[in-house]
Amino acid sequence: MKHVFRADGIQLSFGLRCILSDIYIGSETGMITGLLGRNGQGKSCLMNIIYGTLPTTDKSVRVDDARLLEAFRRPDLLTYLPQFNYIPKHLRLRRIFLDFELSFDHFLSHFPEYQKVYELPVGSLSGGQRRLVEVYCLIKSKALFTMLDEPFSHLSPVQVERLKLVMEEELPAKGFLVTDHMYHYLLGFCHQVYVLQNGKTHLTKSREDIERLGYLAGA
Ligand SMILES: Nc1ncnc2c1ncn2[C@@H]1O[C@H](COP(=O)(O)OP(=O)(O)OP(=O)(O)O)[C@@H](O)[C@H]1O
Repeated sequence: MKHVFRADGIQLSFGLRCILSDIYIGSETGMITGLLGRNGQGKSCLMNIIYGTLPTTDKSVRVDDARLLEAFRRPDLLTYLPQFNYIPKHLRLRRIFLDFELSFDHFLSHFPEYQKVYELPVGSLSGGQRRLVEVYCLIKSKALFTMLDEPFSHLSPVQVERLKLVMEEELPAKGFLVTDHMYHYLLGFCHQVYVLQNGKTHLTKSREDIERLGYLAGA
C-alpha cells in the first residue's frame, strides 16, 4: 500500500528576515526526494519544522490522513537524521544495533570493514565511520518516511554507493527526503528534486531547471 507525505503552509522568520514562506513538498513511499538549496536557504530549518523540533507559527505536515505537529513523537511515521552526531559516543555498536532492532550481520554484508568494531564505542570510530553507522540506522529505521540532512558528508564515494543500495532495499515500503551538497549523488538517484530558493520550494523537471534556480551554477 502506498503512503503519502505532504508538507506545506510553512512560514519561518527570524526577526524581520523571512526564511521560509512558500513551501510545498509532496512525496510517497517508494520515492527518494531530493532537496537542494544554497547555504543558508533554510533546508535544515525546514526539516526541523517538519520534525517538530523548531517551532513556527504555521505549518501543515501530513502522512496520509495523520496531521503531524510533533512528528518526533511518531517514529513509526517519520524519522530524521540531523547534521550533527545524534548517537552518544559512549554507546557500543552492539547496543546501537540492539536499540534500533537491526541486524549487525546485514550491516556487515554491506560494510564488512566493520567486522572488528562490534564491541567498540561508536565514539572511538573515525568521523566518517561514525557518521555511516548513524546514517545506516536511520535509513533502516522502521518509519514510513525518513529525512536525511547531509548524510553523505565525510563519506567516501564507495560508502555512498553502498548506502544507496541500502536505501533501495528499503524503498518499496519507505520514502526518503534527502538534502546534501553532494548534489551529483542526489541527482543520480532521486526520483524528484526540489530546490529551495528565497523561501520557496520549486519542483524541478530537469537539470536546466536546477541551473535556472541558481543551484548548480558555481555549486
Ligand atoms: N536560531 C536562529 N536565529 C537566527 N537565524 C537563524 C537561526 N537558525 C538559523 N538561522 C538562519 O536561517 C538561515 C537558514 O539556516 P539553515 O541552517 O536552515 O540553512 P541551510 O539551507 O540548511 O544551510 P546549509 O546548507 O549551510 O546547511 C541561515 O541564514 C541561518 O543563519
